[in-house]
Amino acid sequence: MLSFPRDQIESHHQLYYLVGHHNEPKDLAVCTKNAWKNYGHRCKSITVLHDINVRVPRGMIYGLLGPSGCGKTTLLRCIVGRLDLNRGEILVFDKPPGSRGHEIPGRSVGFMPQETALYKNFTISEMLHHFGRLHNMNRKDILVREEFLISFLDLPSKSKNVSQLSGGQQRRVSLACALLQQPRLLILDEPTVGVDPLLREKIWTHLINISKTSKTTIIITTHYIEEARKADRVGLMRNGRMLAEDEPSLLLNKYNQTSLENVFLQLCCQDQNRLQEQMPISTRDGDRDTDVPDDVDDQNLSSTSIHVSINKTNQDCLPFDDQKKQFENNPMLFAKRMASNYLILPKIHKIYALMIKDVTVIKRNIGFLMFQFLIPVIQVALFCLCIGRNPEHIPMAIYNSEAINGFPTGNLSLQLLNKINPDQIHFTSFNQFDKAIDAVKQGHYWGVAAIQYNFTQAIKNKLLAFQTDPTTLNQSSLHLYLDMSNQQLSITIQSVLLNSTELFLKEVLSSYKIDPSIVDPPVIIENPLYGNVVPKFLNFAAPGMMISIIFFLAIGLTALIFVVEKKEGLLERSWIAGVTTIEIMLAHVIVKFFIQIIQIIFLIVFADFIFKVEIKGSIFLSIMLIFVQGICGMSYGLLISSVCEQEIEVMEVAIGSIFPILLSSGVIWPLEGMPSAMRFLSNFTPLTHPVEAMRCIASRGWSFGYFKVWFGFVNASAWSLGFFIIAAVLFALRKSIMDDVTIEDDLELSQDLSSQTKSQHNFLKSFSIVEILTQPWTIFLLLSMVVVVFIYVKRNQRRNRNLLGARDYIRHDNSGENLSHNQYDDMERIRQKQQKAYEEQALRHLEQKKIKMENMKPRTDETSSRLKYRSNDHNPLTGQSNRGSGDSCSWRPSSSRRKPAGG
Ligand SMILES: Nc1ncnc2c1ncn2[C@@H]1O[C@H](COP(=O)(O)OP(=O)(O)OP(=O)(O)O)[C@@H](O)[C@H]1O
Repeated sequence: MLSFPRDQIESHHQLYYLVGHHNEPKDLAVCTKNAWKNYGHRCKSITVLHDINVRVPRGMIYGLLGPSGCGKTTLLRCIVGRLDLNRGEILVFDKPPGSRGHEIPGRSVGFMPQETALYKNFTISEMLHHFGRLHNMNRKDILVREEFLISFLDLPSKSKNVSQLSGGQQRRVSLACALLQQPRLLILDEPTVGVDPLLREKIWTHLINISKTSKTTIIITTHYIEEARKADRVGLMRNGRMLAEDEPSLLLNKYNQTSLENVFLQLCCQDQNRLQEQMPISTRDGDRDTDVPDDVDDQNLSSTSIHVSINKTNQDCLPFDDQKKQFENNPMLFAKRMASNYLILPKIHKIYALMIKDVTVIKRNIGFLMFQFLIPVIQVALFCLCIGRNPEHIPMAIYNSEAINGFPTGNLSLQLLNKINPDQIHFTSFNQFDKAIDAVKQGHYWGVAAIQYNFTQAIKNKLLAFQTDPTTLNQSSLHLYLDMSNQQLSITIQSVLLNSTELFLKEVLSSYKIDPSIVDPPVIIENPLYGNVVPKFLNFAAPGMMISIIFFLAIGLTALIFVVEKKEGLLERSWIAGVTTIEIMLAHVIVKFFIQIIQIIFLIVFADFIFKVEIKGSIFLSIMLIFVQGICGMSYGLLISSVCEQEIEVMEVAIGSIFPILLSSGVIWPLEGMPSAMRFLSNFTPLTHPVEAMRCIASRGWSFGYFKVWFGFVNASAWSLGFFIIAAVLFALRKSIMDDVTIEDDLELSQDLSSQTKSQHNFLKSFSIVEILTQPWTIFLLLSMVVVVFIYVKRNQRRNRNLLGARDYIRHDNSGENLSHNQYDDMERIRQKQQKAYEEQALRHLEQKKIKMENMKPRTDETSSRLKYRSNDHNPLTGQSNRGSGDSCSWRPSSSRRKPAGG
């Protein structure tokens, strides 16, 4: 939360304060008033800054001293605008940091963080040029400053890699980056760590020099308390409280000490005694920082802690109260002002600097770039090789009783087995049925195909004599005993054997001159409107897979890059240099654009041309769709990095979200196979609609004009935008959102806060929501969400209307009135009854027709009484040739003889 209006302080407003006994007005560069800062959430928050008042005059060196963990860095981060206070105010050069038009964060501040925060693969020169470009310095100026800083800070050759430098040298490069643009305010967090005494002296001399000559204000933290004697003013901190603040010589005089270290020790002892007096006995030995109630004690204590400067005077020095009142009276005005703060257009020079930085990072790691190109290719190749292909060489056992027993009537069983493609099913023959079954149970085979001893005879009886008694049907069938534990394999086995059996039957029928088409099922699959007669799973899954590969790759890489930069302090350094999240993301997208386009082209070439994945539609449209989805992945990666602090967290969040998205978006299995609720939810994954669009382009050849295609594009773009906005808002406001909670805790627990203060904080809290809602990106996101929902609802209504039309046919009686559920069930029962009656009637009719046909045929013997055979044909029942028998008969029923196809 922003704790006060940032932009309404007049730039020419002069801040004055009274320093100790000088009573002399001075111009302040940095001024904090009753600054409170908490870290953490409601249940576990710690107060790091307790009512801090700091006054840093312009053009002076301010030494911020204190032991490790006392809150120095936190205070510095608040001053440069990286953290917002929970309570209190800060002005830097008369304006709150981060206010519109203020160059803090930005060019006016040179920040050297505690960690080195440098790109390890960069040379010293590249590092300096990067910051120079960020600060919009021209090349000539950068070169001049580079030369000076390298010699001044005693740095090695400028072409040396940062990773090859010692820790101390790296810190000096970091200091050089902070000094580069000659900022008005220099904030140096322990710049002299790892620096030899000679160079330390040199650095101090330079700092004193620039503070005098160019009026640079310098805030410096250091553990070496004595070196701070060179500062114009020091602040001594302990446990988040300012114990004393004044000129070093005045402090020495006041406490009658010879060194600042002794002054600090004395102050610490006094503070400790005071703390113990104030604390309840039970908590005296406890940890001060662990819970909020301590905060209350600290708050009370803070009023009694030593302040060399006059607190009361300080309370009056900041011109916030009038502004607050003005905005409290008109919250909308306040909200508008705040919204305008965020309407900052991305700066070309910063995007350019960040792009050069990204390209340099890539250039330094060509191996990783190659890996980025290869990964999608390897993934799609593996997918095409491993997924969707028909299983081959499936091992099966065969028990052919007819062949074993050498049944004399024929060898139709062998003819059937010959029809089965050995590339698909590989048979191993068994002489005993039980052994074959055992082999399957042992997992050696996927099933047993059993043929009975008189298979040939039974087939002939069935096909030629129409014998349909159970024994004939049983003996004429191939019996399968399958291991159904693998669905895909058992489906393939069944399909192969059914097709082979059909072919076999047709062959047998043809050999007896019977039209083989009588074994065709009464379904004619005409030429498909889309796709192929024999559809391939690969063509169904590959489009979704191509989109998913790019999407997930973009998520992982982006999230990791940003989290690593965040962790190493590089992102913070960029933000303090005035870069916005939008600029960082834009530079990232532009650089990644080229990488991603190459990745997608490789992907398509491999999938389409090498693995023959069907892409009937426009290749360009496919590339564009995959690209938009890649941007969506980048935005999602950015969102992940905005909430994660460590690489491991990125991995957890990324992997944790990859599978749910993949599984619920219909990439692997049709959405139609999901329960209806899940199917509805699948509409809200970032992959579902783009995958559907990709499938429409690939297998239907649809263009952009089709609803599903353009909706896929719109969907991917909307998700990209949504993720991006949420990430940007989280990056910008995450600290504020957390602070909201802790402020409330503080407010509830602080005993001395007036109701007016509470209402003030409530106002500020509501304001932060207004701030979020009034951001143009948020409005755009909300509008696009409304549009997407509207389109979705409209589409569903249309589909429901169609469905309703079909249902009406059943559910409405003649009068067109709606039926109740009971009425509907009654109607269903009647309808089923009618259907049964109709089927019975049809069966009777068929029976009559059959009898009629039989009456028309001449009877020869018992079996052939219903058939006529051609005289020259082999009699399939007797196994004898009819040729020349004089009994002219054809075994094709005369009445059902068909004309040859095409005749
Ligand atoms: N992000 C954070 N979340 C929670 N606690 C934090 C966070 N950052 C710092 N702290 C805590 O705040 C306190 C002050 O930290 P800070 O880094 O400001 O100290 P410091 O005086 O700069 O220490 P040092 O001199 O060692 O850098 C410490 O107790 C630290 O554990």
